[in-house]
Amino acid sequence: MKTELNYINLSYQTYSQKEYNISLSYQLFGKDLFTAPIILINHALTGNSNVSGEKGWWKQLVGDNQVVDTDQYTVLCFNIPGNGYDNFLIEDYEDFTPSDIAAIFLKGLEALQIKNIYAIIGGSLGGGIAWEMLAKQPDLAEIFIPIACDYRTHDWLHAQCLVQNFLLNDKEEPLQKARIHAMLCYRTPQSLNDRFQNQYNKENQRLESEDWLVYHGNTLNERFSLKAYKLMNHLLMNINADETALESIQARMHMISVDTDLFFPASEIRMCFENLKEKNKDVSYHEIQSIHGHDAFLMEYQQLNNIIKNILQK
Ligand SMILES: N[C@@H](CCO)C(=O)O
Repeated sequence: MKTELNYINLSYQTYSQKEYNISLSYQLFGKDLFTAPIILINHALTGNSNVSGEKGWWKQLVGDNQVVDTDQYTVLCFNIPGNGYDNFLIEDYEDFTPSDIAAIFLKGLEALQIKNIYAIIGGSLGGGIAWEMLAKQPDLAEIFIPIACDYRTHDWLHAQCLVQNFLLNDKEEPLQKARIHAMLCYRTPQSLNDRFQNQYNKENQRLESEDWLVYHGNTLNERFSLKAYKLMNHLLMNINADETALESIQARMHMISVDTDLFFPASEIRMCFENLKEKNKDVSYHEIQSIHGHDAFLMEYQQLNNIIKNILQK
């Protein structure tokens, strides 16, 4: 299986009229390009192109004999430029919106001479970028599976990203603090309360739940950079696919929400589904039941497997 990082050199003018030379990096998994149907997977906030294999962040879904079967498909995953996975960081992160990232990914596909994609799958921010890609190029894919995401950032999510921004501009441990707050948006009160039950960690002299949050803050700080996080948060805050263009999307759309998602509430995703259904689009709605909230798309693999298996088998 090919898993090395590959690069496409692009010159790109952002919608904010800034010129960038971008080395768009990507990974391919499974069948060689053009020998099998292509599935594009867009990564989430702190994810990257390494979607499958030993350290793959979605290896429970993508791999040999998995639901996204690398024995059957070519799986392509781009890095969002500036995520730092390929050591490329963006200083002026406000130059970019998800619409730019979508345009860059489309240019990447063009450079690879990929005209049609069998399926686009994206979770959270990655799904938002996928919405923007399809709004720009409605005939791009046969199947679209947006998971725990929406075609736009609604007020509540925007507000949480605003708090993230405040924390990211703090002088001390900005990334750790932002991650701690973000963890509370990715999970739910029940998820934390059931798990920790107010247990006290004597060694660290704090609640186990606090210990867990600090651990997540520190872990992200070790694997991710502040500049990258600022960009990703800015992108999450500004998903805004052209609503009128959604009607033109030709893909069969299978929206997947999480019933307890505090970031992209199931009710909003259902509303988007109902609007598109009313316009006679080929669209279906699936809901993951979980106490864990938004991050269920990285946890509830049995449910996700069942849903995606049925979609891809049709
Ligand atoms: N917790 C995940 C998803 C956030 O949307 C991440 O850090 O990428």
